[in-house]
Amino acid sequence: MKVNGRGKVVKLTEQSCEACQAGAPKVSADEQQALLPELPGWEVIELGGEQQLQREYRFRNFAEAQVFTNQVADLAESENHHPAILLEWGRVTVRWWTHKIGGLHRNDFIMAARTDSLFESCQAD
Ligand SMILES: C[C@H](O)[C@H](O)[C@H]1CNC2=NC(N)=NC(=O)C2=N1
Repeated sequence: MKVNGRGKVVKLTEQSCEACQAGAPKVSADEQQALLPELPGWEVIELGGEQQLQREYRFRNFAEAQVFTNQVADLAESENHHPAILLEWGRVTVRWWTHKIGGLHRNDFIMAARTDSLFESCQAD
């Protein structure tokens, strides 16, 4: 939970990535438990010994899944923080983790929340 100078809670969707260096701290298990309630539908998985955040999004067809995929890709480029994205007919699976630290950084939780915002807005269209 991040609180600004005036004591206001800053939601993950309102934050942007910090430039993270190798050796930056990983998000601890306790911090993960504190952040995950803001990320319904996401789970922490482990792949190749590295923790990652993963969520699956459903769509009516391939074309709508493709549009969302490109929006996530644009977001990643804008923040210079990139996910793994699997695009299938009617489904997109997104995984966020930080290569530099081989695990989960706060940036990954921010980007997962930003990804959810993209999904909500593309569903509203
Ligand atoms: C050189 C470039 O800035 C780095 O490789 C960035 C690019 N995007 C990245 N994305 C992710 N998920 N983790 C990284 O460590 C990372 N590093």
